[in-house]
Amino acid sequence: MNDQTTDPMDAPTGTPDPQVFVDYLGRTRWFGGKGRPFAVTGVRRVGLVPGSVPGGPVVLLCLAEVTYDDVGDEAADKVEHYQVPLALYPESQQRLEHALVATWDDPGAGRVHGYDALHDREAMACWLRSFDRAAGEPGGNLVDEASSLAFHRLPGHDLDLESHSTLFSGEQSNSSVAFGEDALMKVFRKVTPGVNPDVQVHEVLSRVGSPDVAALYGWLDWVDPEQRTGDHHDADDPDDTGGGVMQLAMLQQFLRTASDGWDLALSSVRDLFRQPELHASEAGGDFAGEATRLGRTLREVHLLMAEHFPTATVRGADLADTMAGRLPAALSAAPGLEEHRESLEALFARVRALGEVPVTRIHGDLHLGQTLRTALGWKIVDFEGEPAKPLAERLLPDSPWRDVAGMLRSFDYAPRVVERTWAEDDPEGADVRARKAAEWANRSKNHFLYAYADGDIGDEQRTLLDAYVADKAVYETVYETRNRPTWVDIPLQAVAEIGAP
Ligand SMILES: Nc1ncnc2c1ncn2[C@@H]1O[C@H](COP(=O)(O)OP(=O)(O)O)[C@@H](O)[C@H]1O
Ligand SMILES: O=P(O)(O)O[C@H]1O[C@H](CO)[C@@H](O[C@H]2O[C@H](CO)[C@@H](O)[C@H](O)[C@H]2O)[C@H](O)[C@H]1O
Repeated sequence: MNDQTTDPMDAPTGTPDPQVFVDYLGRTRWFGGKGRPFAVTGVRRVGLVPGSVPGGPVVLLCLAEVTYDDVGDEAADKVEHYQVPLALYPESQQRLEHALVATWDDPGAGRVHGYDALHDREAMACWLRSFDRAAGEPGGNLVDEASSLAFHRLPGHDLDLESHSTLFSGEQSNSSVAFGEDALMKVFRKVTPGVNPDVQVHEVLSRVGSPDVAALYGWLDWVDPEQRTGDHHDADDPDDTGGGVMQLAMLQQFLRTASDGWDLALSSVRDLFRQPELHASEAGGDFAGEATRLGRTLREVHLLMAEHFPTATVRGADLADTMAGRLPAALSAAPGLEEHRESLEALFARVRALGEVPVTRIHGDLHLGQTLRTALGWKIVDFEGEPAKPLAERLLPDSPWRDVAGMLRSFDYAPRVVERTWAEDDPEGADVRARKAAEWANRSKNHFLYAYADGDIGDEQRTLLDAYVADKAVYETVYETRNRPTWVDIPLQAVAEIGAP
């Protein structure tokens, strides 16, 4: 074993055997196809990341093509592409053994050892150097002709090139790496051609100086030579989804003082459960102030998105059809919904009468886990939308009430999730805690909503909001059935309460 690369490597020209990715994908947190029968049917070579230094790794970007066996030949979700950047060394690297993807004999470089580059500081330093160099190029764009990789930078921040990278370890669908306390790079794992909504929204909000998101520092594009249309991608045009452009990563401000909104909510509920004799407004666990600030933050974000993205209207009837149209698939995935079918259909039918409903770009998958409380206020993260939806659908305008509904559902989840573990130690106090849980949830929801709406909301908006809450609870019932079956009662109870006074 040798952790030193003594000789510089010749440029590799090959890719590892697709078969090695089957095992590797199955071991990662971010692979979305776990539990489904799949094959890796190809490995696309994107190219080498510029910025390698003598003695360091060569960084090769690969796309693993995953084909699922559980859908018909025509199904749009039969094939997915996952980005796997590899740090290549001529010798084995003991410190990276846990991240070994493959060793192979490369036609250009001889024997190579390929590690998942996100785990390797030396490899991450290559990306950071490339982002840094982009700032000095015209328009902040560094285009590497050999690989068709394009690093883009927004002006206003000098990167700390001395910082070391640390890979985040949470349950993520992508991989995030912090560079010291300076910057955070998110490497998108499941990639599709077109603009990534997270990059797009962060770019627009950062350019107008929004205090409600982490500032975007840059992003990485790849112009797929096989798909290139000759059109020029205009990064300033939110409608331009880019001919053949695939967005691979984004670099943004690291929020040094951030605490996760979901974790804060859980602690707040625990404080209240510890002092059940107090009202939620008196207990250390009062979340109303935070909920108010969060409501104002979301309002600000929505106003900016409505100002800087296209707006339109959709007919209430079309919206009702969409919501009702999702029901049959949900009912078959989660049969527990069946007894609530009528009340759901009755609620969606009320949306039909609403006339024209304003729509614009929204977050699309908002819950407390997508919020961070910093010393300077709340920030909203991860504008990718629901990962299970096709990209084109995630870019479509929708009603801001969908995001509000997502947050209301989260305020409902938090006390119920705490109760699940609390009850194991103290089954006796369940009734009191149920009352406290409802108090906490209602108080948080009311304060959030009042701040968001800047006052009370009208009857039509209430109907729309109720429908979005129900639509989300139906989605969650399916999500929990598939992912956390023991939690399914949480959203099912919300569905059962539809139409209750
Ligand atoms: N700018 C930031 N600074 C610090 N932490 C962040 C920042 N943005 C996101 N995070 C945290 O990083 C993790 C992953 O972020 P997220 O955008 O939700 O990734 P994913 O798309 O993989 O779900 C979350 O725990 C989130 O709270
Ligand atoms: O963050 P993701 O985009 O992966 O969202 C999915 O997973 C969420 C769970 O982490 C899920 O959120 C649901 O559970 C949360 C508590 O864990 C709760 O706060 C949310 O209100 C509830 O919807 C989300 O629905 C799903 O799309």
